[in-house]
Formats: sequence, structure tokens, C-alpha cells
Amino acid sequence: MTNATAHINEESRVVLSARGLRRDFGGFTAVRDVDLDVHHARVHALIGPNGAGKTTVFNLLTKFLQPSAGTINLLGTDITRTPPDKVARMGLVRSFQISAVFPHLTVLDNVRVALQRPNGLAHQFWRPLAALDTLNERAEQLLASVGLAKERDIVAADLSYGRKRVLEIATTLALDPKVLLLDEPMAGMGQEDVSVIADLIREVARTRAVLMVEHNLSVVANICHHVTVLQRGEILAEGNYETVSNDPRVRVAYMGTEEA
Ligand SMILES: Nc1ncnc2c1ncn2[C@@H]1O[C@H](COP(=O)(O)OP(=O)(O)OP(=O)(O)O)[C@@H](O)[C@H]1O
Repeated sequence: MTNATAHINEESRVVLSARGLRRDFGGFTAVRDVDLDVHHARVHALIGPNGAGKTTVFNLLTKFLQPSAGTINLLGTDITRTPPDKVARMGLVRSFQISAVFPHLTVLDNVRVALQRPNGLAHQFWRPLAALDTLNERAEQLLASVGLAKERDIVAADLSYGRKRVLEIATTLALDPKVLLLDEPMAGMGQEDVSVIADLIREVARTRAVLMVEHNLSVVANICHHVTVLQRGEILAEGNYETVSNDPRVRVAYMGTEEA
């Protein structure tokens, strides 16, 4: 095998897949027959109108919800019956909303706390912060890599909304995920912050898979290699952004018309 071939294989490797995923809530089926392949080093968007089932799919993949039917495979291991904490330790990590950031700790301490639970476990929380000093170097590297070095001593509560989201991503990266799930990372942001986070997501996806739910379609167009469109719990269309955005069924689902 040539190096070029090895590179292509590495790039196209499926790291997370679902087959026939289904979730019922009582008599209501929120997710039905969903097949998904998430690739290493690619940004994959999950889009769809409100109530399409995007959050439910995220909850199923991270095992916060148990599927009613179907299978999920992470890095070659069937995780359909695996509990969520173990799935996180295996490398599938969801970026939590801002509440995951400790508002009264500095930026640096937030990352140090995240680094000392590399397996997603919080059992060492009682340790005094001073005991985390050995993690300083890694924390500083991580902050530099996401562009937060200058804000290291700022208390998280004093950061702007956009910078808090960057810190949130940094604390998630501290867990060194192989597959990163981002839940509407651009929600509530101004255009400047959107560009910064978009660049950051592109960068972090160079060495891991990213699956993101996102309503901002220009972001999806700019940074996502692959798009899956959900509607009423089922896959309506998939492919690159150009393919799905030109699909008449997607236009109807989003705008109620086939016209552009
Ligand atoms: N725990 C639950 N019990 C009952 N129904 C639920 C539950 N969770 C979700 N649903 C329903 O499943 C459907 C899909 O919801 P979901 O939140 O996954 O959609 P979504 O695509 O994430 O929507 P949004 O873009 O508005 O966040 C909705 O009709 C919702 O009401």
C-alpha cells in the first residue's frame, strides 16, 4: 500500500455508525430507521426542522437514551448496550452546554479540572486545585490551541458568550475525544464568534470526527463535509451540502416550497 492510499483510508475510516436506529416514546416514534456513518477527520452535520429528532439521535448515540431498535458501533465495538460513562471513556464525547463550565473558576482552572478527569470521571473532584499543577503545561497548550491563552486568568463568568463556548470546547477536548458531538455550537452567537468557532471546529476535526447539530446553514455549507437531513425522525436526504441543499424534498421540508 502506498502512503497516499494509507492516507485516504485513514481519512475515510468510519469511527461511529448506527444502523436501523429507532426510539419510541410511548406510542410516538421520534427516530426511525436511521443509518449513520461518521468518518474520522470529517465534520458531519445533522440538520432538520424543529422536532425532526436531532437531539434524540444525539441522546441515542451517547447512550443517554437506550434505542428501541437498531445498533450503534463505536471504533469497531458494538456499544448498543454500553452505558454512557463507558461510551465517553471509549472516546465519544458530547460538548455540554455552557453549564459544563464552572463560572467561578478561571479559564485555566476550568481546563485543569477537565484534564484531571481524562476518562470523563469526576471522582477526583475533591482534590485541591494545587494538586493539579502538573497539568499546567497541558492546560496551557490546550488553551493556546483554541486561542484562549490570553484569557487564562479570567474568571469564566466574566467571559463573553462566544469565549465561554470556546472554553466549553476546550474542556471537552481535554477528554481527548475520538468523536466529538457538538450540540448547536453557534447558538446565540454574533457573526464574529461564529467565524472563530467555525475555524476551531475545522481545526479540531483534523484529528478526530465531529458530528454537529447546527441550524446555521451557512456554517454547515462552510465547514461540513457531509450532511444528514432528518425530518419527522427519518433521514430525508444526505450527501455534501450542495447535494442536500439542491434536493427538492429538503427545500420543501425547510421552506415549504421547492423554490430557492
Ligand atoms: N422524552 C420524550 N418524550 C416524549 N417525546 C419526546 C421526548 N423527547 C423528544 N420527544 C419528541 O420527539 C420528537 C423529536 O424531538 P427532538 O428534540 O429530538 O427534535 P430536534 O430535531 O432536536 O428538535 P429541535 O431542533 O427543536 O431541538 C419531538 O416531537 C419531541 O416532542
